[in-house]
Amino acid sequence: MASLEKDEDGFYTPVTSAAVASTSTDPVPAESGDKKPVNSDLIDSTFEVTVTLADQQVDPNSPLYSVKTFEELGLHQDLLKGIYDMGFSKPSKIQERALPLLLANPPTNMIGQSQSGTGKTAAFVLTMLSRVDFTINKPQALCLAPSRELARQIMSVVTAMGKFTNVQTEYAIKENLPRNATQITAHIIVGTPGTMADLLRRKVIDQSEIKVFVLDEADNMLDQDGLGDQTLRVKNMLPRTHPVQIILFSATFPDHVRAYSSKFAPNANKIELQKEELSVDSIRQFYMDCKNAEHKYDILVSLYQLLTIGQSIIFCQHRHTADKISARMTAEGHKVASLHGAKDAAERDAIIDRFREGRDKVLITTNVIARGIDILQVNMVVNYDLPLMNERDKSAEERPDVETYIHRIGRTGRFGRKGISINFVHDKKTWLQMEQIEKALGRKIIRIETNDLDEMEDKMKKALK
Ligand SMILES: Nc1ncnc2c1ncn2[C@@H]1O[C@H](COP(=O)(O)OP(=O)(O)OP(=O)(O)O)[C@@H](O)[C@H]1O
Repeated sequence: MASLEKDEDGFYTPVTSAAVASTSTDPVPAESGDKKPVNSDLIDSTFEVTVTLADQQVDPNSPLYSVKTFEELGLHQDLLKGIYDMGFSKPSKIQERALPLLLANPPTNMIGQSQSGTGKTAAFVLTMLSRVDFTINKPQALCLAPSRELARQIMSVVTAMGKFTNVQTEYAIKENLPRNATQITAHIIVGTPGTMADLLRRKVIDQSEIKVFVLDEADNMLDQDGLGDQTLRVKNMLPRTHPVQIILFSATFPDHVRAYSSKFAPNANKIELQKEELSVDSIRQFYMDCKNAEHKYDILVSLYQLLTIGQSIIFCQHRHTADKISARMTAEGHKVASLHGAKDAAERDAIIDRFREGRDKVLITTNVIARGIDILQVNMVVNYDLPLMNERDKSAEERPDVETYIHRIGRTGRFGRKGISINFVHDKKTWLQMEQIEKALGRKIIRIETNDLDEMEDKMKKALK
């Protein structure tokens, strides 16, 4: 049976956003606020990872395209400073379309969909920052995310974008506040639903002035098989004395949550993607036909050099697989890290921070970080195990979980960068599951021979060019 990946809140789930100069052929971007080029290995390598944001932002077919400037979107001067300080120069399509709707008065709910890595975070963070009255020392915006790692990342965007404001922030994630904390006065609180609900219930968070409620990865947050109950608890504790703007964002809104989303955020403005637009073009998808489950391990090890050219994330279905392969690879002299929901909070924070800083290049993990995590140097994602529905829904047969697949591969190819995903298949069943994913996304997944390292390297080089 599939083991379920639980977040720190005990639910099934699966710093910083980047500064990107919109110049052409920008070699390996830096992480937020830090404008020096990082990851010299990448620059030195024969793989030329180049970014041509300027070109993509003038291509009307790109999700990064915009006709407008940030100035035209009606943002406060202090926020414009924050945006430019992060290295953004032009909005992406979702930012251009969503921000005027999000900032209009009276506030209107929003259900916004846009591909992975296209800048949804900035859209909702700027809305929260725009709506806060900094003279009132009370919580005014709540944001929920499915994992502590994502909550921490969102917070880093709030602080970077709000750098020139007086915004006060606080986390609602496990093991962050002292147990006897009595009152949070911060303007913006970012957290996971179980902890947020608990703090509201205990009145550590005073809800009276809350006017914005954001769900990032909203389809996941509303899914009844996952975090739906806790998210609803939070919503039910919001003030009834005045309207609260509800903002739902995700790259995916599968049919089974779409209707519920509209109920959760009534009368919302909607920005939706067509099914064939779900995944971004810049992620080249491959598969490798392994002989059996054990062979997958051998192939992963043979890929090690390629995995460390930039950074890579290896997704497994079970925590114990992640632990097992990372222990084995470590014992064989490879440097890898592993992260999953069974590790304690401090350890999780340390692992993701090391990976973000590029000190670890290969991260073996579970669905816990399948969504939202934004690390620009990640140019390869490996689905050691394909994501399956029964991780979420025990009654489901072993159907592939297409949404989780989209989010997993979306950890690469951020904001127009090139990326590669490789699926390991090892028998008829896994092959058929992959075929279903291929059909659902309408994109070819290309075979790479497992016994021809040169061909593999060659194909990958081309894909990253
Ligand atoms: N207008 C912009 N100009 C340049 N870079 C941007 C811009 N907007 C966002 N970015 C950068 O693009 C990257 C992806 O943004 P973000 O993490 O918000 O994507 P997302 O749409 O939320 O993705 P996901 O669906 O995976 O959560 C981040 O590194 C962010 O800093």
